[in-house]
Amino acid sequence: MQTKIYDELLNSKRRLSLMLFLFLNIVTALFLSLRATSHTPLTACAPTLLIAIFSVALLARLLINPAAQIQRLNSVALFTGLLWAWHIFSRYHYQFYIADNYLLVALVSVFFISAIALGDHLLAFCLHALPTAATVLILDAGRNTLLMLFTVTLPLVGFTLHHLMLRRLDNFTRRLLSQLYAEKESYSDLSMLDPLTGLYNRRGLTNRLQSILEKHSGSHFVLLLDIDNFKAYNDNYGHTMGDQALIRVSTAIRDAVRSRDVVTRFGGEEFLVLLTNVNETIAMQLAERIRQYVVNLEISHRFNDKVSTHVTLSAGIAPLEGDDFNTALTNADRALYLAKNQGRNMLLSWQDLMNSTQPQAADPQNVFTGGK
Ligand SMILES: Nc1nc2c(ncn2[C@@H]2O[C@H](COP(=O)(O)OP(=O)(O)OP(=O)(O)O)[C@@H](O)[C@H]2O)c(=O)[nH]1
Repeated sequence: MQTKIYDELLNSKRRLSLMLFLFLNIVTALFLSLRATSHTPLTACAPTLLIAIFSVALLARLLINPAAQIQRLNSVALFTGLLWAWHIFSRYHYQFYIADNYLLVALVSVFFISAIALGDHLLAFCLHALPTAATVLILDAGRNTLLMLFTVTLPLVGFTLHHLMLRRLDNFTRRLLSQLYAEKESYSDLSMLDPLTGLYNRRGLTNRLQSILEKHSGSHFVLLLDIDNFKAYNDNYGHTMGDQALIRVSTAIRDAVRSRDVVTRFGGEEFLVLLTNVNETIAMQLAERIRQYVVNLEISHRFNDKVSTHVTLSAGIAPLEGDDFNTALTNADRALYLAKNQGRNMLLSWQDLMNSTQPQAADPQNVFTGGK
């Protein structure tokens, strides 16, 4: 999410507030227009009729076009607030027998509409209620100043505090959401990494492979690497030393290739490197560099002195044709198998094998004896 979804939620809440606000305006304005007596001239009815027509038009627009952007809540609040002030002012002279009550009731009615619909929107609340409050104070001409001020101030203070609390809650929710999403991202990153070596695991490989294949660009190679005689290493030096050797070999592999290459711990002591956007010559050079880096680590391993006195690895490499990863993997695995059979600590290319065994090329299985 982002906070985008949360913003959409707030927008839809704002939209509902506006619809409720318009509805309350329509009902109140129509009620007051119908109550107009025969003594009330048409000019005194004009504000409520305007409020009703304006609110009906805006509400209809919102209902017909749910996607309509509502940016003008404040302007709508101010406009209707001014019309209410005009209404109170023009009707005041026809309500002389209950003048004070009339002002109080008028004030409370407008505050009621603001409070119900604009409780979450302090500025719109003020823009709607203040013209009425000012008009009422002027018309009252100091007769009930204390009562009027109390009636104006109490809701204003109340809503300001309420608004500040909502703001804090809103900021807190935003922070919480961002934190949750950041944590989710880091968990999902972790689930793609091998905990011992920090390299990608199979899941990470699948993820990277997908995005690489989606780009449909460049040629890629699958390189499979397997540490030689690692069982003997564990048997001789213990599992903990075995783990340390795995970590050092992983680092050497990572150091030998480019940042764009995807290095994966594919199994226990087996690694897969996806060499991306690379030609065959460079791919072979990178693969050979890995083999050499591991030899250079000089991790003592006296299992078979004829091959090496250090930890080594064997490798098989094959091109990734189109998006057929499985075939590339099978071919790299066959080349690796042959590298092991031919004495270990070597790199074999599936393409070279195919070229050097042309007569049997129709049946790739003939290249090998046995299969892994
Ligand atoms: N220390 C350690 N050993 C591991 C880990 N994962 C796999 N291994 C060991 O790696 C060894 C792999 O042995 P094999 O599959 O027989 O292969 P190998 O002995 O390397 O022989 P070749 O591959 O034929 O050269 C096994 O003994 C596993 O226990 C690991 O995370 N830590």
